[in-house]
Amino acid sequence: LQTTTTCPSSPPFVLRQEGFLSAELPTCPDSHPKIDSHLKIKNHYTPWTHAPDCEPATGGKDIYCAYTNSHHGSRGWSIVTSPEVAADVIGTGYLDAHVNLTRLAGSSFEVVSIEGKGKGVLATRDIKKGDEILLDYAALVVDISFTAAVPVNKGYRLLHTAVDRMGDGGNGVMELGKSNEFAQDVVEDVLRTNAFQMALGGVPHMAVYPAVSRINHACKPNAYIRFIEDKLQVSVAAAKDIKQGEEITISYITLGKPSEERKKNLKQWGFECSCDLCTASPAEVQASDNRRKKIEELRDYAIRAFQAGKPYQALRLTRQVINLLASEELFPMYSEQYENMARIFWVLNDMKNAEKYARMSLDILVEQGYIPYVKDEYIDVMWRRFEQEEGPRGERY
Ligand SMILES: C[S@@+](CC[C@H](N)C(=O)[O-])C[C@H]1O[C@@H](n2cnc3c(N)ncnc32)[C@H](O)[C@@H]1O
Repeated sequence: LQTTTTCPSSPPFVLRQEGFLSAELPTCPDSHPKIDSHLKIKNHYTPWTHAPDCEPATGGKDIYCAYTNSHHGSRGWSIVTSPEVAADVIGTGYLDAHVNLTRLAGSSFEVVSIEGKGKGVLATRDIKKGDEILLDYAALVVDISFTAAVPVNKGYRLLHTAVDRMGDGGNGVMELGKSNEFAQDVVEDVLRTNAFQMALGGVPHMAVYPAVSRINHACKPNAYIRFIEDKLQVSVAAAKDIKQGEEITISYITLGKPSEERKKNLKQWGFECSCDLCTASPAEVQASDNRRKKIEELRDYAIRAFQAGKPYQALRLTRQVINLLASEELFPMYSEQYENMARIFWVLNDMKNAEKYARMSLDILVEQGYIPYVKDEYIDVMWRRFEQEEGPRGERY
């Protein structure tokens, strides 16, 4: 998250607590606004609805606090993080961000029980590729380093404070699936079962989005998540046309890996995958694994051919990668390959094709929500990058 340019990072909590803060410092979003106990102003923790509850990390250098705004959206929101990150969050105006409850409630899906997977999400109408299925906002966000930095029992206490203080008493979070065998506390279990990793103020955090948390994983998912970081929201969009009654699925792990690697990665989520691909016949799983391994191999060959001054061979290999990605329905991975095609045509001074593939690569980023639309300026940026990395265009061939 970006703070505004006029506002430096929040000074350390301890300085503000002890009144060392110089009056000359510019006024900035403050994670502990007017916290001095002698200031008996109603709501003096604004924008938080409760006094931040803090625990020092082992060693006493860092501090982590539970910050809550119990009025945000329908269920409130709590974050367990450092005062610096909390100040950044205020700086972005996240708490002012409008939470569109109609989109949140959604009319395209319902939560139902799914055999062997607990609950899951079904489409209640036909959904077109690229359409938004739901929009959700974070309910509980926790700094990843907090869990190791703060003594275990104090950490659990802070997590429970964060949940209890939410607008709905934490119900929306606590009723989520809990199936992690390593968790020793119920809130920890909710986090381990449901949280996605994201960056807040440049610092890794876990975030629980209660509606998205009901969506099960599939290794060939029909939907994907778009993080809208400066609003702490996520949107789920259809990766392909989805029929009414079909289960909506996303991938919890890096797309495109063969079955053994997927199994290993999903172990961290604490479950054995029973998606359509993982429960397909051994022959189908093997065929898919072969294609996925071939994709990785050909990607490497294409890069090496390009680096060895064989652009036409690199083109052929990249086309094969794209065909295999299509067989495995791994459309989000097209973007990188289209960019490689653009680069090869650019080096060959075939600007018509270079631009065609550059636009196709950016179109995928638009579909995935990374950029709002394709601007000519993005294409120019791509050319400048190629020039820096490859030298002047068209000189080599
Ligand atoms: C984020 S939650 C998804 C919603 C969850 N099924 C529920 O009942 O709330 C993740 C948990 O759902 C289950 N799950 C998700 N995808 C699965 C899959 N492909 N196969 C088996 N279980 C799955 C696992 O128990 C996993 O820990």
